Amino acid sequence: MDITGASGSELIWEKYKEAEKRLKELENSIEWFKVCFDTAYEGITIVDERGYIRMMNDAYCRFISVRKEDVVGRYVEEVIENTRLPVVLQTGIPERNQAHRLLGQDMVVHRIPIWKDNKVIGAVGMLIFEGVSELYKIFERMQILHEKIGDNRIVFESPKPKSNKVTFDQIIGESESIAEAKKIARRAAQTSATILLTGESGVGKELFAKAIHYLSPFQNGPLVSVNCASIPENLLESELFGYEEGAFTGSRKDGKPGKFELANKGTLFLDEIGDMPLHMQAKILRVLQEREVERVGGTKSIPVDFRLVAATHRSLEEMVREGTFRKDLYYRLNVIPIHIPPLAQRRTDIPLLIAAQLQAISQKNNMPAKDIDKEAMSLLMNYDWPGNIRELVNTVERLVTLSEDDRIRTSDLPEVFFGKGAWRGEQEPSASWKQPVSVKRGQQDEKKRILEVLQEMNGNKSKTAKKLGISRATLYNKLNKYQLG
Ligand SMILES: Nc1ncnc2c1ncn2[C@@H]1O[C@H](COP(=O)(O)OP(=O)(O)OP(=O)(O)O)[C@@H](O)[C@H]1O
Repeated sequence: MDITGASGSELIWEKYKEAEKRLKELENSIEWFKVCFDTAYEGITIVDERGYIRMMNDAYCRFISVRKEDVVGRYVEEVIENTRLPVVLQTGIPERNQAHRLLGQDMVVHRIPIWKDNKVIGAVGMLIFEGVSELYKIFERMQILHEKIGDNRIVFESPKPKSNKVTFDQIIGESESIAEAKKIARRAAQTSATILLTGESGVGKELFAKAIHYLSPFQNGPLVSVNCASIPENLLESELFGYEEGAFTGSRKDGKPGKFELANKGTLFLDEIGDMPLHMQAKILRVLQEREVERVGGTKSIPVDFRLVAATHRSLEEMVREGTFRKDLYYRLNVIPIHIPPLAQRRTDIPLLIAAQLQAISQKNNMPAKDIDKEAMSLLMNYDWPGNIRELVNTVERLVTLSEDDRIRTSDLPEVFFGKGAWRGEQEPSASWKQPVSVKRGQQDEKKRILEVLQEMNGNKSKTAKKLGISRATLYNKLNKYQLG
């Protein structure tokens, strides 16, 4: 008997009933999953890490005229013509909205790698439209709809030259934390509330500020950016407030409006607000409270109306505690705080960002996009990215420029990428890029790194391969290549 008075067999019976109930629930949700999978209009196929089909839904089977039981367990290339799922398994890079020719029809497809514990364990292929013609039909229907309501914005014509407008779609990332930040920013953008963006350098604070402006009621006004850290302290006041004629020696004859005035009816982006000297903080607070400015050397007040977005990589709370940031200004700024997490805390976004960057570089240079092999991608996924997305953007650009063939490989990477977060805080980001990295140098780095890890692991090849983020087979190939056998 236990303290509730139940005997041992009663307890076992209860446990059994509980387990049975859970099993039923599980069966029920699997049933639901199967129904959804097979009811979807889109064709879906799932392959394991070797490229063998594990699942294919009814829509896909119907489209390529096969029976499920005949294709599950077969290598995907034997079943789907022109498939690039094996490539996606190799690179770990998602390929979204790609054209794919299947049974003589142009299709739009997504190919999505499944990452788990920094390894690609499979991939999902989705057929989005039954032929690209479906896409045109949607456009036609939208055009008719917009003509009816007197809105002729959607028309078939060649794409217009790109504007500098930034939209939230351009903020790449699907991790939970970035999706949450985007959700809050989208909502806040549509109000006039002050927004405080925080996050390490290079996480995308400025990109967020731009996307907020172009979605806000202030989008038709100017977007004026001020980097408070880069303006010398003695010029900060005249930059922000402007000055009147003859305010100081060397000033312009007819005076100059400041950034507050220039941002009228638009958005003022005060970047690195944590670097603002204390005496200027007081003056800024006054403008925010009174909504008017007085130019340096002037006497009249000029009304200003703008939305403020501020950003900082510092902790303003800590600065308030230390007495280096005014508490009242902090409360004025912190109306809608949005934190953008560092890239190392949202590693699932790394392949997406790399894919987008490879695409952007190829478009810019009008050449086919390079890809990355799985081992190199795994090293990039493991790296800490202290310079965040700015560092990633620069890294991909350098890799594309310096790698000699169409695929970026581990031998193209400098040594900072070998070993997780090896240098964080100890060395300048990407210091080893300073020398041009030839393939030869990359190979020397790789050989050195393999030897180091082999020694560390007392010659154990499995452990060495694991630590290097490569397969045992690849390690053996490399040992042969560098004659380390
Ligand atoms: N989610 C993202 N998707 C695509 N590009 C991004 C993303 N986030 C940042 N970038 C790019 O990374 C670079 C750095 O971003 P940004 O200047 O906005 O960072 P920041 O946080 O303002 O940095 P700092 O604090 O150093 O000024 C820019 O080229 C930007 O376009």
